[in-house]
Amino acid sequence: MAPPIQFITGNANKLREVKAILEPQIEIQSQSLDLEEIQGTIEEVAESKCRRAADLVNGPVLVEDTALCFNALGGLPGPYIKWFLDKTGHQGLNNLLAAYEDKSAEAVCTFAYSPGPGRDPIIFQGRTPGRIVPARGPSKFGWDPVFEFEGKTYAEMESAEKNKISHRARALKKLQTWFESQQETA
Ligand SMILES: O=c1[nH]cnc2c1ncn2[C@@H]1O[C@H](COP(=O)(O)OP(=O)(O)O)[C@@H](O)[C@H]1O
Ligand SMILES: [Mg+2]
Repeated sequence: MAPPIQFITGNANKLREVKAILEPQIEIQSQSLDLEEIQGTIEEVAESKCRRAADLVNGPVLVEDTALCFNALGGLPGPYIKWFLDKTGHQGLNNLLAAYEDKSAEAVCTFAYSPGPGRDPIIFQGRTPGRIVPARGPSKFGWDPVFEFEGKTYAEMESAEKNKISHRARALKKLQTWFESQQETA
């Protein structure tokens, strides 16, 4: 049996999805630490959070950062989606694209795992292509109501359905494969 992983997050929705996808094969424990986010590429943001978390916890850690990239805007808001969503809301995200015909977007989930302080983080990334649409479905998690994949918004999907095709599920599949290969060579 693999040892439990410390997933550092203050976001209950993320934790629920990560547990639903990984458990029982990989046991997830969680700690909430407020980790500063630098400016930079998606990977740089996740890596820097991971290094900081490994120092604070003084052990192996997993962190995650989510980006929502609008193709018409060259990938923005990207890792800054949290602040755009907070300040402008679902309608504001739609308004950002009002001047463009292209409403396509990509949800990007980046996990970074470090075995401990001073050790280089390993990155696992998952991407799901979709479209930004006026909000449909219950507002339970972030921008779920405005991100449409194959005709349904994330918010309109059952959680099991979202967890099959989501950016997070795709990243976790890679993480799972890597952890399994580590167990075999251990
Ligand atoms: O799967 C998702 N669906 C909808 N919104 C999400 C999803 N994952 C993350 N978000 C939202 O996107 C933003 C991502 O920012 P970040 O990953 O830094 O979040 P956190 O600080 O809450 O962990 C947050 O507003 C978060 O609530
Ligand atoms: Mg972030």
